[in-house]
Amino acid sequence: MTDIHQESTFDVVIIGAGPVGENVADRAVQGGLSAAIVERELVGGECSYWACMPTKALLRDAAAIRAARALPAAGQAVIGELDPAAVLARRDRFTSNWDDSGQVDWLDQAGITLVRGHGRITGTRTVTVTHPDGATTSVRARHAVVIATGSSAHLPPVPGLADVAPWTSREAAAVKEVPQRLAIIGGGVVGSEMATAFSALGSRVTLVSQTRLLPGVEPFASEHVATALRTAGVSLHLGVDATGARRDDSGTVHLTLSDGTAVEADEVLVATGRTPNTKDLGLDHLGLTPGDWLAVDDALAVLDDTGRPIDGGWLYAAGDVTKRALLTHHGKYQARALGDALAARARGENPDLGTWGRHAVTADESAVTQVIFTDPEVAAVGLSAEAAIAAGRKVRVVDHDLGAVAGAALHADDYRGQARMVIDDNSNTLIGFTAVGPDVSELLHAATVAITGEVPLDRLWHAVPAYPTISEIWLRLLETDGRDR
Ligand SMILES: Cc1cc2nc3c(=O)[nH]c(=O)nc-3n(C[C@H](O)[C@H](O)[C@H](O)COP(=O)(O)OP(=O)(O)OC[C@H]3O[C@@H](n4cnc5c(N)ncnc54)[C@H](O)[C@@H]3O)c2cc1C
Ligand SMILES: NC(=O)c1ccc[n+]([C@@H]2O[C@H](COP(=O)([O-])OP(=O)(O)OC[C@H]3O[C@@H](n4cnc5c(N)ncnc54)[C@H](O)[C@@H]3O)[C@@H](O)[C@H]2O)c1
Repeated sequence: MTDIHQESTFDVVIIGAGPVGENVADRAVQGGLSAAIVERELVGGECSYWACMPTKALLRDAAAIRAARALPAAGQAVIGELDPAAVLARRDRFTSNWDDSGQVDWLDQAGITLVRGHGRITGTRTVTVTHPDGATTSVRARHAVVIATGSSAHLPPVPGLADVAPWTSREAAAVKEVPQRLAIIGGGVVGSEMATAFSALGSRVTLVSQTRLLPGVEPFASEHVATALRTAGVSLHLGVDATGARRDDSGTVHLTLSDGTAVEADEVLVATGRTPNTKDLGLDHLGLTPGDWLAVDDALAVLDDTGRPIDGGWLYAAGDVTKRALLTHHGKYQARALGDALAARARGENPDLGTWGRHAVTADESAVTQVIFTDPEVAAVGLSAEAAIAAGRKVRVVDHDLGAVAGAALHADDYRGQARMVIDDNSNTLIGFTAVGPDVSELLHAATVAITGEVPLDRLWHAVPAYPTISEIWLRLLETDGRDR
């Protein structure tokens, strides 16, 4: 590992070594550029240590038990209960015990220079790094500085909440002792996945949310997840606010809700969205407001408040900090496009930024993919019916019961699920797909290929799903839509 304490110059300087920063650097280096990456915590970022990986490790054992218990003989072979300590130990392995040396080795092998410390932009193409020992160094970029600083949990202004030492997703993902009673504020993706995980680990979970569960997905998917959580014993308070919080001398937290309900818990997890890591980044020198999300153009150049690239266009951003899609895989998609485009520009070439061009991030607009690892899972790509109609699209919406598909009935007894296609009437192509049900995550990529490939529905009839797989839902959805369109 190179730990720079002297002024140095690279082609590209990236602030933030999360999955996005790492991928920008990797593509830039593969394109023949030199790259330095500045990181103030762990190389690998939120996703590796406090988000995607540990949370999915917390969820996986319970999902496997559920899958076995959905079959009579396999279910009988599952004896005993889930061992929370073993789940936490496996989670620890997935975070490498919060040690980033493996990822630091990877940076080394990839030819990327690591600069440990907090980065701030202090001039044109200049990042000043405050190292852990307090020393500072300037790192300059010949071509570009990329902000890939990610996001942090947002704390809502609920009176008393800050004083009860609430958990954010970080404390929940890194939990060492499963609380007997957990209250969760927020019913989005984090709240719903954590309610699933902690109820399976043995906590008595109460979830409070201003909106329906999972407000970003099709309402039918929310309903399936809400029903399953209630069946698992989670107490859901939807459409209400948390209005106050207080921890008493015994350590119990008392939450009050806008409908007058009182909730008691040992810990409170706040899962009410994210805030960008732009507060202490030197953005005020560039005329930007610290703490705001970064607006970017199609080339991912950071824009000023008049909508023009900052200072002629040397500052770029990718990943969560742009608010385009707060998902690792979309951030990495942006990173691949941006790293390649920076290398192309350095060679004197114009990047290919047309729709679906090599350096464009078109999928961020029309084909965002997400799997929500609740039980049942939710898998979605593109537009929901509501979002398509709100965007003025003329659409057909086709629904089918997943449980009625032979492959699903074989997969698990009493399989419950649903799938929806949203079809653009003018182009007769798929623009949205959502499925909810056990193990639907692997159904998603077929829909993603159909949307990004803009495959007409009459051609999709020739994509024959194998029998008896859950993918036969495609055939059932097409049959429901009818062939003569
Ligand atoms: C609980 C939870 C579960 C999630 N699960 C999934 C999932 O299953 N699948 C999925 O696709 N997405 C998931 N996400 C979203 C995913 O974690 C993010 O989209 C992803 O981490 C964004 O990557 P990033 O590189 O933009 O930012 P981050 O991963 O946040 O990395 C940013 C890095 O920048 C560093 N940094 C910040 N400021 C500075 C500075 N000034 N100087 C130096 N370094 C700095 C930070 O220390 C950090 O390492 C989840 C999120 C949460 C909260
Ligand atoms: N599997 C995955 O892909 C995955 C998993 C976890 C997180 N993520 C990403 O992380 C991001 C953040 O997730 P999140 O769940 O924190 O945010 P979110 O925006 O998905 O949900 C926030 C929820 O909190 C509720 N809320 C907001 N303020 C509230 C208040 N004062 N009181 C009660 N409820 C309130 C909202 O109604 C909403 O239901 C998401 O954009 C998601 O894409 C992805």
